[in-house]
Amino acid sequence: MMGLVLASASPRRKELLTQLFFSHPNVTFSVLAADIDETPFSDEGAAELVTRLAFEKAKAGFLLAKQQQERHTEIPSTPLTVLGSDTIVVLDNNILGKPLDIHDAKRMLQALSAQEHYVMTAVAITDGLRTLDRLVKTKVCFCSLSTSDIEDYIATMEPMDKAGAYGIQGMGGNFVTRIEGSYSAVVGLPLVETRDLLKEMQILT
Ligand SMILES: Cc1cn([C@H]2C[C@H](O)[C@@H](COP(=O)(O)OP(=O)(O)OP(=O)(O)O)O2)c(=O)[nH]c1=O
Repeated sequence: MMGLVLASASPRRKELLTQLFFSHPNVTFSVLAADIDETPFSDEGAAELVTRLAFEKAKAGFLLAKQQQERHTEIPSTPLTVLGSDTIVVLDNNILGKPLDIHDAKRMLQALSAQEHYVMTAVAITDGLRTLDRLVKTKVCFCSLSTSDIEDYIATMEPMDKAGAYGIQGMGGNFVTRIEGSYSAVVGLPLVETRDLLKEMQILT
């Protein structure tokens, strides 16, 4: 198990983290998906939820990585640093996570049509002793979507594994009129803030 672990099943996060290390070919990371319960607590606010889930992913990833290290006692274990992240869409006071099914995706896209919403992404990094986190909030404005726009988009299946049922980096980008904040945070990992955290943890110089 490498020193840095990305606790995520998201291919976007893996790509963004790879992008972050372009000038540090000596820094590598391994990927370990940490499955956690993403159900909000009753009365939990959006910022609290997304931060807690990033923390829980980092913590669960840390435990998994530790277990893997312990199973391979022939390999000298290196200190572990684990990164977890979570993204949610917030429309008025409603939290939109990943759609449960096609109907849910349709409901989300109808609600986002011709509105502005916020995308919140939290990143947490732990080394088992210290945990640092950042929360990034980005405003995204959508154009008006017709029923066929929504149906055609859902037929691509792109919305199904994404918070708010769209991907700004894909065909969902066709609906975005304006963004104010961090593009990479909307895609799943805020690059500037993650780089700062990795510097604080001395993974990057
Ligand atoms: C709004 C938006 C979200 N997303 C994605 C980012 C996240 O992968 C996903 C939100 O779900 P998350 O629960 O944050 O992440 P995940 O389940 O995909 O991966 P893991 O928990 O293992 O790290 O939505 C986009 O790819 N583009 C977008 O424009």
